[in-house]
Amino acid sequence: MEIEKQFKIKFKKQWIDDLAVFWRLIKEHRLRLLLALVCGFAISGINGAIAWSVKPAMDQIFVKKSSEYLYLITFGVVILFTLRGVFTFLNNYLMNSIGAKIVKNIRDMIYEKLLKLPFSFFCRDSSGNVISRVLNDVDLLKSTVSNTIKDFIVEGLTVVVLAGVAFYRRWDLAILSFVVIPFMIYVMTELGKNMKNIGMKTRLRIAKVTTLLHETLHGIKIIKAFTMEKDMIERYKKALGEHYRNIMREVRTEEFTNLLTEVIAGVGVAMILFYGGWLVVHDKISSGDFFSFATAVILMYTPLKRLSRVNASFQRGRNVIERLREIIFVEHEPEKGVEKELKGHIVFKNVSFKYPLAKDYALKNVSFEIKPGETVAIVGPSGAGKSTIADLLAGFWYPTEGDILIDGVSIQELSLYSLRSQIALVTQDIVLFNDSVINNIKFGNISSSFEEALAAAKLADAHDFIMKLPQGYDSLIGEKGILLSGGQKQRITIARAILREPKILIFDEATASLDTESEEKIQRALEQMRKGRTTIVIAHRLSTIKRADKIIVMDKGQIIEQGTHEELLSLGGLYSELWHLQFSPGSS
Ligand SMILES: Nc1ncnc2c1ncn2[C@@H]1O[C@H](COP(=O)(O)OP(=O)(O)OP(=O)(O)O)[C@@H](O)[C@H]1O
Repeated sequence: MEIEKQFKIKFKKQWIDDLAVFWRLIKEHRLRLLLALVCGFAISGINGAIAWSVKPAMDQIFVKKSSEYLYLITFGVVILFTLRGVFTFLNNYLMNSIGAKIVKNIRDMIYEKLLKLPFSFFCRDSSGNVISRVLNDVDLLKSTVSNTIKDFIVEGLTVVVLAGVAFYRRWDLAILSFVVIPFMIYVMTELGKNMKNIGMKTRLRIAKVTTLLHETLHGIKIIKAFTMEKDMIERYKKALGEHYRNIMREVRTEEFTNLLTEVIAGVGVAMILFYGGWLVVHDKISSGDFFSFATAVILMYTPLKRLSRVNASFQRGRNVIERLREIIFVEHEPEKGVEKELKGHIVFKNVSFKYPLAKDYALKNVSFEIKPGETVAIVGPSGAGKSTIADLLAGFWYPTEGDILIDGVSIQELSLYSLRSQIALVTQDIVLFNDSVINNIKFGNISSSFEEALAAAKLADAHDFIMKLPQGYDSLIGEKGILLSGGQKQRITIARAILREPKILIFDEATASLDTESEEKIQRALEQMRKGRTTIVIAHRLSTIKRADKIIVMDKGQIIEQGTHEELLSLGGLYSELWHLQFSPGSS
């Protein structure tokens, strides 16, 4: 079942919805649940039998001094306790396996869901927060499912059976002992509401801790370089302290519930002792009746206590559901659309674009055309909107106004999968995966052969340094390619793009981290690659784009000039100004 269906909202009352979610999650494992239920029945029955057998034990052994009963009951006790142990083991095992399976399924589905979410989601939510939902929050569901349901069913049933024994022994005593139950329920539900609010805060706090940890690992170099260790430790301690305080608030609320239920239970026991003792003293019941009754009530103590925790645990689970719904109900990127083999004809028609949370437009009325096979460079000062154009082309965002046509089809009608599988994007922000060099290159085209990947690496001028690595193409590179230099990492990402054989190639500041020699080699590779495909090069270093068919000059979200290198130089505008700034004597 799709995750949206499992978490759907149908009822007016939220708690019924949440309960329905638990049911849908468990439903898939009904056979195991049924077996666990059978074990639960057995455990409750055995508990009832233990309480029930106290009367014959008392009356026959201690009053009538029957040695026959002495052997029978001793043997019976061993059998009953062993059976109870076996069924408890099975019950716990089955319920925990259901919980673990549900957690695994949800993690699977959430991961799949995350990959389908639009790019805008990842700009909104911090990665630490997302990780916390998938790892910390989902884990809580395991105990909600395995303990809550187990407690509710097994302990609930045990209470019913023991109550039956208690009623059978002496109905008026039983009624007296149940007088306290409404008070217990009141305490549990009132404090349960508090638990939900406090639990939600705990979720948010642990997400904050996870975010900080994630940022620390991600930015360890900068933290050290800026000697920010102390400050980061303070921040981490603060976040952890807030989380700890909240956990303790949760513990206090839960334990306070226990304290109150214990006091109420104490009052109940005192009433029973008094009235039961009075009945025995006045020969209304035998000691066996009373002790059998008392055993039933005492055996009820643990199940009742566990039942009192069910609500707190359910509320915790509800928080998790609420937080997961914030991911689950985010709309996917569109999956359908025109599937088309592209030639690479790109037209921007009066495109304006504003980022969701931004005040100003990042692009204003941008229009240009790139014919199939042409190489176009986009230049301009920082923040001009160059990368935004690349991101729009890759379908990460859609224009706020205007349209982008690719081979005559609006980008909004094209299948994103079809579009992206014919685009290769090389960005300045290098992304390498924690895998071998060869697999990182093959990420560009998973079905390619080793020889093809090798040819791509040669073209990207990466082959020589890869061969010098300890295991060549099989060398593992860390999460961020720790063994490699910035330029080497970039050459791997370029090989990856080459291997993709895209129709549209986008180089967003891709050669900025390379030295002049490597850059020249890449330029030559690029010359090769450009053939037969539309290429867009975003660059600060103007030397790299001189040979482009067209250069688009941008400033503050608008195109201010476009033409060939020579045309723009003779125009004497921003491009010529930037060119002279970079190549005047004395500039590097
Ligand atoms: N995710 C985002 N949310 C909000 N605003 C954004 C986002 N990304 C970029 N912007 C804004 O959009 C504008 C254009 O950004 P863009 O990254 O396209 O510029 P650029 O020309 O590529 O700059 P640079 O050369 O520095 O990379 C900037 O003002 C930037 O602050």
